Amino acid sequence: MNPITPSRATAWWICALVAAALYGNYYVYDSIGPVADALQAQRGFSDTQVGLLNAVYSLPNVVLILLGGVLVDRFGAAKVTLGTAGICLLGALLTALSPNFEGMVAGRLLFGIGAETFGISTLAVLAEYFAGSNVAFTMGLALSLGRLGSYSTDMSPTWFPHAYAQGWQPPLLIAAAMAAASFAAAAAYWWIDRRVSAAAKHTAEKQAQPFVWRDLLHFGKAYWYLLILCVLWYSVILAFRSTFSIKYFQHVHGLDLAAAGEMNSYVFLAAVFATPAFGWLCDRVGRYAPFLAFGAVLLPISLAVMALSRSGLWVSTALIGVSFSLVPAVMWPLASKVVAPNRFGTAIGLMWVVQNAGIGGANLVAGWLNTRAGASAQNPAGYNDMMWFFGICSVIGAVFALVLWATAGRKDQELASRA
Ligand SMILES: NCCCC[C@H](N)C(=O)NCC(=O)O
Repeated sequence: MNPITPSRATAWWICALVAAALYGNYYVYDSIGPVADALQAQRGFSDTQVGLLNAVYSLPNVVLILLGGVLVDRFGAAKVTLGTAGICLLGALLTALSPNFEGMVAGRLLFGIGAETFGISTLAVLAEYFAGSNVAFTMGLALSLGRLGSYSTDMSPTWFPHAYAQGWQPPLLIAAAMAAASFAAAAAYWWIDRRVSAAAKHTAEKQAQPFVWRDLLHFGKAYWYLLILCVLWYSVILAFRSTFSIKYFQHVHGLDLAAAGEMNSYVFLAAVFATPAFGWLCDRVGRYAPFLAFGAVLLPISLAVMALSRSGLWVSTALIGVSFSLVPAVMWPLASKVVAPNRFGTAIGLMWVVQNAGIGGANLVAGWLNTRAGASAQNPAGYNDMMWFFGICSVIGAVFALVLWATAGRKDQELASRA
């Protein structure tokens, strides 16, 4: 990725547009959870089918993310951001307008194909425009706006009660409108980038970075521990919080849809402010692995509190909120410390490949467990198997975070890697 040197104002405009585009993209990603109950009641979808609507987002990316990274290097972040935002818009429209389940699956598949490469290209945009200064801060800010999108989806039953009162489709049309806004922000960014690139042509010729297959798996132990944590932690947090938690709160904890969405949304709301703040804190104290381990350990604790106590939703929501803010704030900077800078893109691409397999698999397994146990408002105990599954995954993830801290994340090792 070649650094670009536009005016500071232009760079901050680019950051704002990329963050706005991420807002719309994350809104659409989370739009299935709030309509899960309605899809079951009005269209007769099973939990397995609801799980599949989010699983198909992840499944193609098990291979496509690597290709996406290569496309970013070859064609530049601006073109890929615009192209993938367009694919996301088509996917969101297809999901909202499809008369049958297969059409909705095709829509979510298309959205997933666009969205993950869109995620890598937005990181690449910020790396280009903020190389050397503020790169972590701007990535944290962009991620924050993404979280705000997720928060907005969960709040949408409260903000748009009339849409939800009309059934499953109007909320998904609102999601498609968010995808259109995301596309508009990406187009504005692409237009500014064209002007900047034209002005800087003589100094910043973009060079395609060759993809070297034999380097793909050559990483140290610390990287692999981080990858395992990434897979397990994101699988639990995204399959649970983005697919099943709202239904779970409704059926097991007796909340109505608006209250369940609101409860879920606080996790995302906390992350809007806390993610950049935690990133800033880690940078200031120069420690990463202990914070990562702390955040990872909080996840199984919060799931246990949620499953074992009928009145502990606030406590578990607060704990999951800290975990959800802390782990992403530390994971990506720590990844940049445990791999060589010129292999960072490959490292993230590989992590996201396996992460997508994990998230897709976790959605399918959790949906299958619920369907098998007949989980419902009448049978809240039917959710127990799903909670055991998420609990075990999160414990294994936390163990790897602790091992990473013990083996490669001690103070002297992290200080050495700063030098
Ligand atoms: N849009 C929600 C899924 C994001 C998955 C993506 N691979 C990722 O890990 N992004 C970083 C994050 O913390 O959202």
